[in-house]
Amino acid sequence: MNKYNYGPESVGMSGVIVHTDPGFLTILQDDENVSGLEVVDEITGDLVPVDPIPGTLVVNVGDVAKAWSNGRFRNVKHRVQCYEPTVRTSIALFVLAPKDEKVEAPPQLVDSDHPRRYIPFDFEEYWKLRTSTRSITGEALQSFLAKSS
Ligand SMILES: O=C(O)CCC(=O)C(=O)O
Ligand SMILES: [Fe+2]
Repeated sequence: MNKYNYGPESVGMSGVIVHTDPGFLTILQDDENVSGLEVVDEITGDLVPVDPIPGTLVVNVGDVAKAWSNGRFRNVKHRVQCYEPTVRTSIALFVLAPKDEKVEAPPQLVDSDHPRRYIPFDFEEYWKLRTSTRSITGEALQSFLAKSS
């Protein structure tokens, strides 16, 4: 559960700075009355507001899904921006990664046109690297790039 207590001084600032979510995916119940979520358009780099649609959930693809899908799924960069001085709440359910198995693209997603992009890795190892290097927009995945890529 995220609660943003925005005062007048917060308007125009970020409640959460640009990041990717580390896990497989995030299921987000956003505040239905207060906008603020913005995603980065991968092509233009523009920040695009994702205004809430009552009765719907937002699903974010995270870093683990990018690795697991051999690069087919894209880890979306996003942030939360303060548009107005009010309280904003959201509920995020993080689906992370297997605890006892490595993150690894299944053979069906690897072929000569799509060579394996990442070596298998433990989520915990990824998490430690991501936090210790403050690589919050997926850069830490580079450490697990397969030699041929
Ligand atoms: O509050 C939101 O809309 C998103 C929060 C978020 O990006 C996160 O918890 O990872
Ligand atoms: Fe997020």
